[in-house]
Amino acid sequence: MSQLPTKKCCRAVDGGNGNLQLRRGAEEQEPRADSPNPNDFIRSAELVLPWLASSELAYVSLTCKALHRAAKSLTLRRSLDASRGFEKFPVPFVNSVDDLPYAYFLYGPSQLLHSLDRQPWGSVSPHSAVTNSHMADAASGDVRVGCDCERCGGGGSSCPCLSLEGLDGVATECGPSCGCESECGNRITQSGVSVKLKIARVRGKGWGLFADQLIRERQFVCEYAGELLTTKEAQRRQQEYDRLSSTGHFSSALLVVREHLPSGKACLRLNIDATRVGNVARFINHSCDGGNLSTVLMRSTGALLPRLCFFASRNIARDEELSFSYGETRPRPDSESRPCFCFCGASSCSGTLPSEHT
Ligand SMILES: C[S@@+](CC[C@H](N)C(=O)[O-])C[C@H]1O[C@@H](n2cnc3c(N)ncnc32)[C@H](O)[C@@H]1O
Repeated sequence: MSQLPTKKCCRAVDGGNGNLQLRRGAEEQEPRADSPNPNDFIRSAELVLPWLASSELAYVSLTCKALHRAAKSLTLRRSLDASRGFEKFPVPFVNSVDDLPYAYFLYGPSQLLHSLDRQPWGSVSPHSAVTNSHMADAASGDVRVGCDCERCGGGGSSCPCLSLEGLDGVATECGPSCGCESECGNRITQSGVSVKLKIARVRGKGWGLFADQLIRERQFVCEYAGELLTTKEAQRRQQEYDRLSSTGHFSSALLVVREHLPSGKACLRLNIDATRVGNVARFINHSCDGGNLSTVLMRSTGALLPRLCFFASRNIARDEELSFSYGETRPRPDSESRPCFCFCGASSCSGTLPSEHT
């Protein structure tokens, strides 16, 4: 391996008193006008370090005391809010099990289409990039897809978009093709996490999501946000995640949601991967007894795809772990693959985590 020529130059080092000093190479006696300024160095570090993943940060922090200190305070700031300020309340990491300060992932408050680099092609006129509701208006006379209520939410509302029949099902809210604004009371799942939460380390389960306040039955908690994948890509990733999980140091968050017709046939399949990009819901663990969260596929009027939303299925006390059922536990087709043990603690626990064979 070839080596880069080494230069004798100024290095920023810690003088032992918490301040940065410049230490000079043996041949360099006089300060030069182009010597690095320690304050510039710190400012650059403050700009660059937040872009680093935790493994890169750990590596950089080994290079000098000043970067070690900067990385340490960055780590503390990260552990104080997993949501990076995207949510109404900060979501701290709490760990009394081992010494991991936080889990690294990218934050997306709502679901993301994997690829966004598209443009309309074949429109009738250059200005016809209109919403579906306008298209429907034009096609069928006076028909409007969204509502035009004055006040949609609240008791006694007759907004046609409102339907939350029962938990564990499909529900609807106002959406992009409605006349109302984002403050409308019939958009409760559209402004991010609505309650105080924290992420805590749980023996045997990794991180878990916990209530940091009393959450009332039927209260909206959060959406399951992540990258929306094609089924082919979901299958490819699942294979990769299974391989990585066998090392015991990797936890994936790829969820497959199927909507069924009354006939029992699946009519919609959503593959949401929160492993790399997601929100706090990626930390919700499985419980064999169904846990304390219900899942609802929420359709917003005029939006193309529904979103998976979590509501409290009963009152949830502060400090209680949030959980739901990942699905049925089925024997893995590949008898070679290592089963994942379940530590949900429910009396009905099957001992094994449900596996998704996409
Ligand atoms: C969506 S993630 C949940 C957050 C995860 N615990 C973490 O640390 O990031 C799903 C993974 O969490 C772990 N997990 C979830 N529920 C569990 C349970 N009841 N017992 C053991 N591990 C569980 C498994 O590794 C699973 O693949």
